[in-house]
Amino acid sequence: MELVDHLRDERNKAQFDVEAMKVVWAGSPQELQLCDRMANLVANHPAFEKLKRPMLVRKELFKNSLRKAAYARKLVIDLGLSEEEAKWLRFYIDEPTYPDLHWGMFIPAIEGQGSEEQKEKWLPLSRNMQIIGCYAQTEMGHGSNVQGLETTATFDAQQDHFIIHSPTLTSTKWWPGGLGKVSTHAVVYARLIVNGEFHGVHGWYNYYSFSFFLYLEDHSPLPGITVGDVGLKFGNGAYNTMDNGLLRFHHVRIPRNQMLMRVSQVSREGKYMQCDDVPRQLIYGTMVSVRQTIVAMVSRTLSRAVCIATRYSALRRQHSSSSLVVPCFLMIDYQSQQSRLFPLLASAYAFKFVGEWLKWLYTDVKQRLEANDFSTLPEAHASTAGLKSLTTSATVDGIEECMKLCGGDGYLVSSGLPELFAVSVPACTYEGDNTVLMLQVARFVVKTVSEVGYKEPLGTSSYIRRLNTLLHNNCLVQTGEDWVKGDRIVEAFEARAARMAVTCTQHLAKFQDPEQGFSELSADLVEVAVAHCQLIVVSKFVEKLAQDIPGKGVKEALEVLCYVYALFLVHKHQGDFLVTGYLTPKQASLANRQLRILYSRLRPNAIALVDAFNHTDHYLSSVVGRYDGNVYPNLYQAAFNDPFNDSHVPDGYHQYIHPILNQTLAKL
Ligand SMILES: CCCCCCCC/C=C\CCCCCCCCCCCC(=O)SCCNC(=O)CCNC(=O)[C@H](O)C(C)(C)COP(=O)(O)OP(=O)(O)OC[C@H]1O[C@@H](n2cnc3c(N)ncnc32)[C@H](O)[C@@H]1OP(=O)(O)O
Ligand SMILES: Cc1cc2nc3c(=O)[nH]c(=O)nc-3n(C[C@H](O)[C@H](O)[C@H](O)COP(=O)(O)OP(=O)(O)OC[C@H]3O[C@@H](n4cnc5c(N)ncnc54)[C@H](O)[C@@H]3O)c2cc1C
Repeated sequence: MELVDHLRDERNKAQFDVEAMKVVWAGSPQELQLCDRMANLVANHPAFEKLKRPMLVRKELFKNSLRKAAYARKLVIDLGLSEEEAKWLRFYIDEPTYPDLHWGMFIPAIEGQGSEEQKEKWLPLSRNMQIIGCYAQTEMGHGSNVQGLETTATFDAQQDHFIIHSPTLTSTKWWPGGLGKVSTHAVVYARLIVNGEFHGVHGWYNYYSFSFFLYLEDHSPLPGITVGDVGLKFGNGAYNTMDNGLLRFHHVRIPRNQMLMRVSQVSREGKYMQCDDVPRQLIYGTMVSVRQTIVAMVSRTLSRAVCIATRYSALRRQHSSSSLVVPCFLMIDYQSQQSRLFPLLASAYAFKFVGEWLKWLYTDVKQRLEANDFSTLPEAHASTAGLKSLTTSATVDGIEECMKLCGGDGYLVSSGLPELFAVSVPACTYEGDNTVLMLQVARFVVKTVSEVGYKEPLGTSSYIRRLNTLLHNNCLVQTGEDWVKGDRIVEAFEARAARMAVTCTQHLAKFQDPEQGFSELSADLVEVAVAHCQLIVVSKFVEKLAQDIPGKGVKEALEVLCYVYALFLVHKHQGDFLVTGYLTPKQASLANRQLRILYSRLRPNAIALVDAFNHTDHYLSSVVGRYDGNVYPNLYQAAFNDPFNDSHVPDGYHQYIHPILNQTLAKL
């Protein structure tokens, strides 16, 4: 049967080479080929069916996710997939499960914090999955406040052991993924006590990581350990495929050599030693790594929601303003729909490019760390924390907006959007609450501003070198066209960020106690951090455009996206630009007018731009976002695929409806 492409006319409007854009989106021809291969491997394997997921109760859902993870492991072995291929395989299976934490946090924690000897011992076991690990840092009473962790690790010199103990209810390890039911091992963060002395009351060597056996062979917990799942989470399927766990220790003994020993050691004699040349922040290194990974991946999550909403918007017709009866307007042709949808489409591309840059920065930092060069760690911390926060918040808000952009049908599970929202929303909390992370960025920015004159700002903060110019030279825009120039846009974002940072730094200086000042001004500081991070995203997009980008019309289409992203932010945050005095109201209104022009230039390319994400229908799992656009018959069919429609008479009908109809309620 011939397949009808209901979006063909839209596809024909494209003004650029979609295949070339696919390469740009993927990062390289090799990446495109790799992703395509893994996406199709998953899409064509019946084991990875996922449409029934939201209908399953927790125990069935969990078993189903274990089955998929086992099939995935089998594929990795049978096909000899590399770690990189296996990562993409997991990504396209699209179901959070214990391997994410095993590969994403447990192994990186050992790699980053273990001694050479420990790595040699534990990494092969982990990579072969002969042990399965998780990352147990958060406690019931302490999530953001890592310094407040209460779990203790007391050294017993006589037996050459650490005794791990949870002294209070609030010290219960709480939330670690993979911990509740599956893991055999954990990297546990605990407060170190040697010779009766708490180390690090003054800060920097408080917490150490331990790897130790959690379970016996038969998978029952070791004596002294209580373990379980934290309970059902938001959204039906969503993150409930993960066994986020709780864990308590009652004086559990582990050998001394299970303390991860790269950053510091405890000797056989009970002598505590820290490595002089390794900063203690390295124990936070796993979080830096995962925050970078989240930024690298988050654009795909947003692109998925945007793809669904764009395709549905380009199919569904509503009435025109002149006739409330005759449906003629495509939803995508409403200016108001465009002003909500197109900035999200532009954001997906912006986040992709900033994710690529962050990966480069992180790789560079990692190489430096291996050579004991820690000079770029503060910038890596601020950039990974800030961009994780900025991009996940915008993505989660964006998914919710896409749901609304699809009207009532967006609210149906079959649209794929509710589950995507539910699975993504904890990204604003895990790996660091987004506000807490922005406050870390603000600390970095304020520190950089305060040090002007005796320390050269580098990397993402190098704009602070030109503080004088940025504080005193106002925007030169005179026409709308002036707004579509890369250097002008970047300068506007630099001036806004610099002016806000300087104002906040001056306000902070008025406080006798800097910490009190930091606390009282924290809402303003978050805005400083947002301005700094938006500058990074905009400038990395502009830098991307300066590269050689092959393919007919590809660069031009990306330019439109870049300016949409930037001018949308200028419009959204015009208060910042006006209050800091950088823009006049006229210039702000020119930016908004130019934005509307850019929307009309983006419009013909909209479907091609989401096609360039190269998402399979399996990955999208959305009736309204299907590639062929054949929405209505499938939407209708999806309703009847719901087991609730198996019968006209639901359970309970005879029992609870008949008595109402028959007026026999009194018998109930
Ligand atoms: C939309 C969603 C889509 C997402 C898609 C993702 C798909 C991914 C797919 C596959 C990949 C798999 C990857 C894994 C899967 C991930 C699943 C999620 C699992 C979640 C796991 C967790 O949540 S683990 C627990 C995380 N916990 C936190 O993040 C806690 C947050 N708190 C902190 O980080 C810290 O406590 C703090 C930084 C907020 C404060 O610490 P502290 O009080 O000790 O520090 P100070 O403020 O005093 O700062 C001291 C000094 O240190 C510097 N610093 C702080 N942190 C770091 C760091 N990490 N690195 C380097 N330096 C650091 C700080 O700047 C200060 O420096 P000064 O120079 O002294 O000022
Ligand atoms: C799905 C999921 C998976 C997780 N997986 C893991 C895991 O594998 N391993 C692990 O160890 N942990 C894990 N966590 C825990 C996660 O890292 C924490 O939830 C996170 O660090 C936030 O801590 P919290 O929940 O205690 O929030 P809190 O720190 O209590 O924050 C609550 C509120 O207080 C605000 N707040 C807190 N501190 C400050 C401050 N200093 N200044 C201003 N505002 C502040 C926050 O902005 C937030 O609004 C997971 C969590 C979730 C939801």
